[in-house]
Amino acid sequence: MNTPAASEPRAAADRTQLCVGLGERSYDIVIGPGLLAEAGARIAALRPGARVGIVTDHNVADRHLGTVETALRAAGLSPTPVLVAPGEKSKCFAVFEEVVDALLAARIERGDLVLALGGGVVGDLAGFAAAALRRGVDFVQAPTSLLAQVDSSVGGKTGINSRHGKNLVGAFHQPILVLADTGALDTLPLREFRSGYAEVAKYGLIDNAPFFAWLERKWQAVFGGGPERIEAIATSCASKAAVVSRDEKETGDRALLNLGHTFGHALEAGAGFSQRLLHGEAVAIGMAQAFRFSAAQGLCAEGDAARVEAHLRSVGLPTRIADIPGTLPDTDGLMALIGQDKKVSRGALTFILARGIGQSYIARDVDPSQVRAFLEVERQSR
Ligand SMILES: NC(=O)c1ccc[n+]([C@@H]2O[C@H](COP(=O)([O-])OP(=O)(O)OC[C@H]3O[C@@H](n4cnc5c(N)ncnc54)[C@H](O)[C@@H]3O)[C@@H](O)[C@H]2O)c1
Ligand SMILES: O=C(O)C(=O)C[C@@H](O)[C@H](O)[C@H](O)COP(=O)(O)O
Ligand SMILES: [Zn+2]
Repeated sequence: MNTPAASEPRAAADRTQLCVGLGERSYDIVIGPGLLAEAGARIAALRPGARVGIVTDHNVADRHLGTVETALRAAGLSPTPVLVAPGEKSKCFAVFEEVVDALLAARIERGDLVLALGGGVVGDLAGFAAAALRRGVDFVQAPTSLLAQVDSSVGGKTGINSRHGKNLVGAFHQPILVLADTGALDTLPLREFRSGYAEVAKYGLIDNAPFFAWLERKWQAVFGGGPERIEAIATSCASKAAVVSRDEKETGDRALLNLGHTFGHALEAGAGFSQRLLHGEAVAIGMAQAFRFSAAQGLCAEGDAARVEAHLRSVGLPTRIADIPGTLPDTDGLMALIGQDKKVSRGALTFILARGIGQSYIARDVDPSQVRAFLEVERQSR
């Protein structure tokens, strides 16, 4: 993950702009305050006169839909809102059907647009609807959660969950534009901000030890909303844009972005995709586990695993299975969920492990009996 993004971040006034380089499917990520009010002009510049199906959830609609609708109308676009219930449970077949149906009823045609206005749930769901609608219409991401601004709005992974596990049905479908209005984060609840922060820390842990050290020093300012927040978002997006430009469909090192997700997705599914465990919280536990597992295998120093856990705990994130309220499947149940991970190949497990902070790597053919034994210990530890 060390090659630069297709373009390095450029800052103009209070905007940072990057490009995800994917040939004719390249697109810009624009980061800064006030971008929702500019959505109309920026989208009309790409698709003048389009109808726009705005997929959003009730929480985001209450706070930000009016701004976006006004902006789109002022730019000569025709918006139709499509509202879903907030939360992970909306990433399901039933809600997917409702969204597609509403977009068809709104006569969103090829040449029109879907706009995902919300967090990662809305982005994944709306993006998948756009990928399927009339065999593919364009879509724009307007991420309003920290997690969506640093991760899910970039890279084109879209989809829904199945009873067999997380994100098991979906498509790669890139947006044509990402508008990350950092002002929208002012209305985001603290627990959701923390959850998104786990994915920010992930970029440091993957291959950018100086960024992780910077976060250890500056996390309070990132939470506080100063310029450090925008810097953390831009650094995260630059990391993601670089790897997606190189490996759009995860045939190689894009899998590094899955650090913490093999354990984390199993825990999320085990908790029933409920408010008991948010995605970023599951990733925080999963990253701490990936480092503890790596240390237990003698791959990385115990001190690195302890440092990862200490930082995640200092911002208030969970790091242990015991931090999850309520009951979870037993170890065999968790192993069955891990067995459905999309990185599994001919039954062999792949994990993202670490030789140290910023030294993550893709470990193929990990011995399931060692994972099982590790989980048995983890389930008892506090
Ligand atoms: N496609 C990808 O590459 C990718 C990457 C990471 C995560 N994801 C997915 O993203 C999802 C998690 O995303 P999330 O953490 O954004 O969850 P989310 O979409 O559920 O949003 C979090 C909560 O915050 C609310 N919210 C969002 N923006 C708000 C705002 N500005 N003000 C007030 N409330 C606001 C939402 O209504 C929701 O209740 C998971 O499904 C995860 O699998 C996808
Ligand atoms: O973009 C990617 O690639 C990622 O892995 C980013 C992850 O943070 C994200 O949660 C993603 O949705 C997980 O992908 P999956 O392929 O494991 O479902
Ligand atoms: Zn994730």
